[in-house]
Amino acid sequence: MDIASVIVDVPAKQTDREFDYRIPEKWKQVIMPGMRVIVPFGPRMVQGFVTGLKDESDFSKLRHIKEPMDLEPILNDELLRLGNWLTKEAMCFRISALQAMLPAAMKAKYEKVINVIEDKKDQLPPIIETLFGRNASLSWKEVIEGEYASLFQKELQNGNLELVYNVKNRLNKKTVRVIQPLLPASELKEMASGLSGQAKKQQELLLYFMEHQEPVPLKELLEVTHTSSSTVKSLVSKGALAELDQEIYRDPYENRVFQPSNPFTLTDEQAAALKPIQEKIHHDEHDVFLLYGVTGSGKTEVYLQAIATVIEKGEEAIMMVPEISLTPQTVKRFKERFGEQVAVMHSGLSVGEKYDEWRKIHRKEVKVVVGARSAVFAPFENLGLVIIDEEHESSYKQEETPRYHARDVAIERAKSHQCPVILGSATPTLESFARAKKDVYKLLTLSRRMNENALPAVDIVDMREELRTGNRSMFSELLFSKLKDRLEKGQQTVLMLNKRGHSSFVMCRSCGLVINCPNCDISLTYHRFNDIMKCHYCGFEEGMPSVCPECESEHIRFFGTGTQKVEEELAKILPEARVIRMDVDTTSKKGSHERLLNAFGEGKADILLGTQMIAKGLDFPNITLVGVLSADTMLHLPDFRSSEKTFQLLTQVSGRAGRHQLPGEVVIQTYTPEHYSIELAALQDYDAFYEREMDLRRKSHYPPYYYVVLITVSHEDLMKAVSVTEKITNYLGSRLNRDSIVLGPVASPISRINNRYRYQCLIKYKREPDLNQHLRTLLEHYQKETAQNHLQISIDLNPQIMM
Ligand SMILES: Nc1ncnc2c1ncn2[C@@H]1O[C@H](COP(=O)(O)OP(=O)(O)OP(=O)(O)O)[C@@H](O)[C@H]1O
Ligand SMILES: [Zn+2]
Ligand SMILES: [Zn+2]
Repeated sequence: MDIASVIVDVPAKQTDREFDYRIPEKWKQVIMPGMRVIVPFGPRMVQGFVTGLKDESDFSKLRHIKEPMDLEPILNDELLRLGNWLTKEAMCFRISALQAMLPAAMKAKYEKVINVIEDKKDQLPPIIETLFGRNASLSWKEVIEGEYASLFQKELQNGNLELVYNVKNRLNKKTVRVIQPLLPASELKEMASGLSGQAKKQQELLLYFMEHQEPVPLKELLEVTHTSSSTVKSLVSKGALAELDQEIYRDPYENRVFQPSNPFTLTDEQAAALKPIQEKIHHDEHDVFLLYGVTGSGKTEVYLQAIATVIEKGEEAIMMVPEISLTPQTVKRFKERFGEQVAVMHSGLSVGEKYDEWRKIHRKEVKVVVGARSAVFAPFENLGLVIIDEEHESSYKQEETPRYHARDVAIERAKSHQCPVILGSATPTLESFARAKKDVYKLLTLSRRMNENALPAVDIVDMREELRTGNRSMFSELLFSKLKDRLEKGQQTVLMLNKRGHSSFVMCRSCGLVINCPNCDISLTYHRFNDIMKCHYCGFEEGMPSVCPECESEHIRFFGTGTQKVEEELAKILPEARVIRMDVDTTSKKGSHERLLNAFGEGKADILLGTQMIAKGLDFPNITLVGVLSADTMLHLPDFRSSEKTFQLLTQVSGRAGRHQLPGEVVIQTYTPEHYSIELAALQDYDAFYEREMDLRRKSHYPPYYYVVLITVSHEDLMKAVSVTEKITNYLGSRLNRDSIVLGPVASPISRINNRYRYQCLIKYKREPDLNQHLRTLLEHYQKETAQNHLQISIDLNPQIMM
């Protein structure tokens, strides 16, 4: 077949389709669907994906593929089909869907360069000629930023220079130089005896290879034989040895030793949960299981044994864990059980490391991938199981295009492979639990903790009451006394500061002014570390003023609590306590997350203080106290899921205490102790919370009773943002069913970001078969304006964040 259909890397409405290209003769046997190619597009070269081959095209004049970028397909048929599905589901361009399935390293890098046209060289002005020197091309960036930009432009117009885009892979494979013998041992021996007595070093090398026929890294060879690279070179020139570059993997876990672990004998509950999963695996049947198990009930062991079943069958498994709990401790549990058969994918790896892990999967060198959201696209061909742990985590939804939810992708893939999906959680989303109740998902329950202990006892402390009795500290009497008690007993405490939706803002005590970002309608966050105020949305930053810019009072302070402030306070009230602080500041360096956790696990600290990132995945026997400093900061976010998220977080963090022999206790400090999500989290009563919250969702027409779509419109001109949102609202209002609800236009909770005004329209519906079509029509209608970026319209189907 001579013609390839190609999706080009030009994300725009007009180019969102297949283009036909002729395959040059020499690549007819090489180019296959699922490969990346370089193709001419307009005046330049771009990357493209081959989606199919054919003999005929509707177009007579076809351009030729320039060259392939892969020698084998990187997307198999199933993934190509998944790309089509994703395009529809996430309402994105096909190229974006295809790129989302691959590691960042495989996205094309375009290098814009200016070339001299060979026979026009003498027509160039001398200054330009000097700039080129002996080079045939200059980088566009250097040219445009240099002082002769306009001169270059003129020569481009004159046709003496040309502008070219080079397509490159984002990175190269990592290689190591190795030396390999080219002759059998007997011939090497012959050669050695023929050498003169002066060539002693060469003889030693030959001797080495008479005993070792396999390739050896040059560095190692020189060390073992005490020879030099010039000796190697001379044998290479004699044809005895060959020098080559062997591909190696960057293994982020290479210096780690994992003690192999054996499966536990399952408890009755665990065995009962595993059995139906194994049946589906054995019968190659698709189904979705919801594994609802309290914290510390042994869900992970069920995953491990289900994966073992899949591997025995010769198939592969995807194990998804939220980014935040993809801790070394979690990875270790899988590496200990499955050793070299595990690849790991998470954002802490460098681009190169991620690519290497991906290649291990692609080359079928591993059977299991443990990873965050994007692991759902692992290019396995015999997928036997997909597991999503902590399925309630909102990080499974990608918040940028393509806006997909890993759960939906997992189910779609599992359908193609006829295999089961396990969703696991101690606090499932209402959506999933409702489906399990209706038997759409199969419910599996683990109701008891492994150690048969009760869940930890929880005390709620009303912080308003503390203030009334004169305690101005951020620690209540109760929490303080328990902290002291643990310190005396040599036991450990986890202290969580719930930072989401809460920051340290700067306020004037005299006039009440709160300092806002000049570009966004949101207060600036104070950073104690370098004494500056920063905007988390646009990056604006400014030094802390010494007087109020409004009334010139000196009483301008920052309010709110950061982990650093808590740390300082701890140092005052419990100077003997050893504290490890974990937040974005202390964990930004590679490996620091792991180092801090290891230190805590080894008992090098009494208190682990941190943000949300310490709420999950920790399994340390000596933790007997968990303190939550401010439970309600998330409750006041303008989001219909704020109660659910608060309940989930409090339950998760409470579950860190008393997981082994020692019983655990929890203290939750709050300003709204009467709120049901806090009361019920304290009782660890998921079922009661579910009933209560479902009732509210039904009354207010929210998921899981209704589906939700959030449309956000932004523009630099406020009136334009309002009027477009209004038109969209009207358009949809007149076309959707009468029982669907279209709300808007209203200002977004953050009504301005980076000087763009933001308005939104919210749709709630039960059944709207044509909704996607209506939304596409809308996008097409505004396509001209959005292409120029003056207007932005973002459509979020099933949004997880309402801002
Ligand atoms: N069958 C078993 N026999 C003995 N110990 C077990 C068994 N299953 C699990 N465990 C141990 O019990 C502890 C809790 O199990 P695990 O961490 O798997 O629970 P989990 O439900 O995944 O926890 P969470 O959701 O709270 O993180 C772990 O230390 C684990 O090694
Ligand atoms: Zn003031
Ligand atoms: Zn800003």
